[in-house]
Amino acid sequence: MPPLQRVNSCTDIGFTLRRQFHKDDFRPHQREIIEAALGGHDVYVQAATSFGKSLCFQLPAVIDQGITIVVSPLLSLMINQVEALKAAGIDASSLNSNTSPDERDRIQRDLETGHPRTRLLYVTPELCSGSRFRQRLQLVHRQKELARIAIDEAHCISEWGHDFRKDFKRLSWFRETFPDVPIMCLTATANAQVRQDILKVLRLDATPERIKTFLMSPERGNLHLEIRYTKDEDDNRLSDFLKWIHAVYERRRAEPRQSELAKQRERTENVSGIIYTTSRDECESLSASLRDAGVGARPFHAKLPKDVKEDTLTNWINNEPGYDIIVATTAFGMGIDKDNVRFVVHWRLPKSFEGYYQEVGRAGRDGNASYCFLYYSREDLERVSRMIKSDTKADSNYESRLRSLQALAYYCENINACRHASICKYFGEETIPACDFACDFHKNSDDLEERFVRGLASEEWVSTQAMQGTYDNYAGDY
Ligand SMILES: Nc1ncnc2c1ncn2[C@@H]1O[C@H](COP(=O)(O)OP(=O)(O)OP(=O)(O)O)[C@@H](O)[C@H]1O
Repeated sequence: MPPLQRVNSCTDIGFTLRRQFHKDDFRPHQREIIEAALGGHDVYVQAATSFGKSLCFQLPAVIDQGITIVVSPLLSLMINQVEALKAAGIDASSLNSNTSPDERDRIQRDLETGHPRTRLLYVTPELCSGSRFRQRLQLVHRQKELARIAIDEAHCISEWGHDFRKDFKRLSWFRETFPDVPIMCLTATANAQVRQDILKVLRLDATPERIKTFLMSPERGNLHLEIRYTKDEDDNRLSDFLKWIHAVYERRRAEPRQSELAKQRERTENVSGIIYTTSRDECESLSASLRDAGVGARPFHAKLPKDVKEDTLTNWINNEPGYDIIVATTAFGMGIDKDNVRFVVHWRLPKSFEGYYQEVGRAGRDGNASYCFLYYSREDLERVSRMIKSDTKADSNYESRLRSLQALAYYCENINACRHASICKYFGEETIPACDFACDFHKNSDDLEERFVRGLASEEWVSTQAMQGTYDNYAGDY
């Protein structure tokens, strides 16, 4: 079947970019992706964190006739995007478990007209499985008003990927029911196997002539990537971090930096950052310790009341005093889009390579240099492995989860390669990026080796401790 030709494909998309999205120019490849979408193709986009993937479906949605359905796994991500679109005067809404009954009624009535005014409707994959919602979309489609399906964070479709969600598998319904409606899928974290799986599940591989694939490098050259080695016996994370952050504050207090900051009305301590921990308790206790040491840190985890979470997020985004650093569990991850995050610290080993990449991807979204370091200990590796092994709920992709963790451990323990090159290799990117002293290996490989040798507990020690049951009680913390 030839790609569906859209009536407005000749529109000046640069004009729409400036008028509706208030941006001066496209970033590299955005124009080609948007043109492919407007040409009626299915589109697969794989690009680095902060590339600007959302614009690739938002701009066509403004130009095309009809509604674009955006499937997104994260409520926070939806809410952020819908608010930004509304602020730009674009008719966008979201429909999920948090939508108020009035708003839900309004959206449903809009769909039932068959000619919805809504340009972009953000929904969860769970909602797409509901029969009432499906009937409403069929009605819209009969009126030729279903413009496109965009599937964000498309790696959630694959059992080989991280964050697998079973309702994503049911999205095959879209191609089966609306064979003429183009589909766009976007992700920052897929390897060749995950990519194939996405195309297969969505049935896009059945019409290879329709699809345009854009594979961009995952490289984030403005992030300085570093591993800091530690061990239970001599756990120096807190003192090491405090030394680092206070040194940053000192540099900002020194002239001429202080005068520059004063001119920009910026506080010395406004060095915006995120520290990822893995347990809620540590999230609370660490942020309290940092506050005791004069650092403006706040906890963020799933169990906090909704209004506290919203307040924390708003104050952090607005650079308010006392809210410079968010100490978060992974509940605070994909999709956070604050431009001036200057550092991301992993207090503990994340559970997957993809999770690590997504989380460091919150830093430096304005393109300026930003610092990312991860405290790695072999004891933590043992704890996370145990947690994955004991997590029976996720046994459908247990092996790929373990493989991803092992790849991350290998990355941390590899002292003979560029961190950026290792990330590219993991995601199957063949071109090795030039690294401008932007990782610990390229900055000082001798120092890296020395820290590695001095910092870690021996493998024998950790496995003896494991056999004696030292880590058994820790699994629940993660
Ligand atoms: N052409 C552009 N000019 C300037 N800013 C842009 C442009 N395109 C996108 N942006 C901005 O870049 C930021 C990142 O975009 P977006 O959130 O879509 O990234 P993403 O590729 O989805 O990243 P992630 O996978 O990390 O969520 C946003 O603040 C967006 O407004």
